[in-house]
Order: sequence, then C-alpha cells, then structure tokens
Amino acid sequence: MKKNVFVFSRLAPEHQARLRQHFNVSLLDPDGDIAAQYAAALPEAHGLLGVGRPFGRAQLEPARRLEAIASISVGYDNYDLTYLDERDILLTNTPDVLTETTADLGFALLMSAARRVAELDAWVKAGHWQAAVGPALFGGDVHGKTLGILGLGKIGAAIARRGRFGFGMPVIYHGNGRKPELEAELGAGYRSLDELLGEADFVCVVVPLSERTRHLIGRRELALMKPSAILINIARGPVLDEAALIEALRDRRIQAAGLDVYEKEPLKDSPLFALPNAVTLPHIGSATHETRRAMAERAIDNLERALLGGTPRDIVNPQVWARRQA
Ligand SMILES: O=CC(=O)O
Repeated sequence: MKKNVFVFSRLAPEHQARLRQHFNVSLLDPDGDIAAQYAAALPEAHGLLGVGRPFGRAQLEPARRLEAIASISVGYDNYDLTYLDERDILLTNTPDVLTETTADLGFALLMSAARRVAELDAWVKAGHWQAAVGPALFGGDVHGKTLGILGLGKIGAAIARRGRFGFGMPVIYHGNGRKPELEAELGAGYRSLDELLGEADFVCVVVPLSERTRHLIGRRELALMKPSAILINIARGPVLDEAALIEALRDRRIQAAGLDVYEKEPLKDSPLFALPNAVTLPHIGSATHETRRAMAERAIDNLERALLGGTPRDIVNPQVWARRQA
C-alpha cells in the first residue's frame, strides 16, 4: 500500500507527479481553511514535505503515523528536534544545492548597501535626479575592504571566496572553531567575536539560529562595529536584536545594513521601512528558479529514501535513522 505524504508548501506540477508515483499525495491549498487541512492530513501522513512552518509538539502530536519530514530548506530552526527524537521522526534538509545562490544574494546585499543601489534606484525613479550627484549620495568602496564572516560554513566560505578572489578583500572570520583548510585557501584570519566586529568593514552573519546564536548581535556588539561598517544578515532574523539594529542604523552608529531575514516574517510596518540605510529583501537567499527546483528535487529524493528504503542524503537527526536501522 502506498504511504501518505502531505505537502504543505507550493510544489511544481512535475514534482507533484514524481511524488505521486510512489505516494498518496495531498497538497495544502493556501486559499482554503489551513487549520482544517492540517487537522485532516496530519493523522494520516507518513511523510511531510515543505518549508517554513513551525513544527513542534503542539503541531505534530496528532501525526501519529509520521515517519519523516523533508524540509525544503537548509535551516531547520523551526523544528523541535527533541520532540522529533522522542517520536522517532526523521528530519532531512537541503544543504549544498543552495550554497552558491545564497552566497550570491549575500554579496548582492553587501554591494547594494555599500553603493546605495536600492536607495538610489528609488531616488532616480522618484524624479530627484536633476544634476550630477555629490558626496551626500556617495557610497563606500567594496574592493579591498575587510570582509568579516560570522560562521564560516559552506555559505560563509562561498561569500568569502567572492570577496577574496573577486574583490581583493582580506577575510577574517569567527565561528565554532578554526578551519585550517579555509584559512589556507582564503588567507583568512580567525578572530574572537569582539575582534571581528571591531576590525571588519563588512560583517556577514551566516550562522544557524540556535539558543546559542539568538541575539548574538545586540546593542553591545553593534557598539563595537566601526561607524563606517555594514552589517549583512542572510541567516535568520533572531540572530540579530532587530530593535538594537534599528537604533544603530537610525543614529548612524553603523553605516548600513543589508537584510534578507527578520525577527518576524513577513516584515510588516517596520521602522526599517523609513531607514534609507537599510536594504530590506523578503527572505530570498535561495529564491532562484534553478535553486528552488534543485531544493525541491533534493527534498523529494530524501523523502523517497526515508519512506521507501535507502539512506537519505541529508539527515538532520542521524540518531533517529540509526535506531531505525538497528
Ligand atoms: O532560509 C532558507 C533556508 O534555510 O533554506
């Protein structure tokens, strides 16, 4: 008998068709009664596929047949791993396929914030361009400036390569531990958090959200940054204390910020909207046609292996898988 899969995010028709080859598939209709659809689907589901919904004890308690969840994302901070462990529910994610695309977006934010691309685009379209621009609208250089990476994982390293080899930027980094191979490849120097904040011209936040990294950058840390420095966040909103960041941007205690993620998404009625030195994007780090397709395929592949046999490529909680094999 086919197992049941509930898809709680948008999925392209060809991916739906692929899933239907092996599973009974039900799809969340975003225009319908969301709570009623979850209530109907969860008790039957052996597998879940999608992105961006908080899944903890309260949400998953009714899902008594659930064996695996395939998240179409690299981040999985919206899952309660302790509860998944308790329930023996396997969780997979989609690393690797989004690394370069997300690094591209990080660099786009960096360039945009430094050269005021978004701000001046709006200025031109508002009809303000009457004469050659003067120093009031100048930006700052990117090439040759010091690039500070908080979290030199795969995406952090991909941003660092762009900076080092494309823009001649010295790279410094802070994270859980030293990365000798990347230090050699990038000529990167390890710094304490405080040293990095004081030295970098660009601080790129690329750490996963966890209890250790929640509000990693707050008022104290922002005060350590240079007044000319630019902060980029493509990780998760709560890694920054957003209220403290807004104050720092408003008072020009740092130069600018490039943000793709926020404490509460979608971002609505935020003081950030009034700040020309904040570039605000709608959580689009991996949002290209090619990469979203690759992520969906990787997630489906993981789910097929988890429910049909074979080892999924991207297991977040390997102890669950190990118990299942024992
Ligand atoms: O934020 C996006 C992801 O985690 O893939």
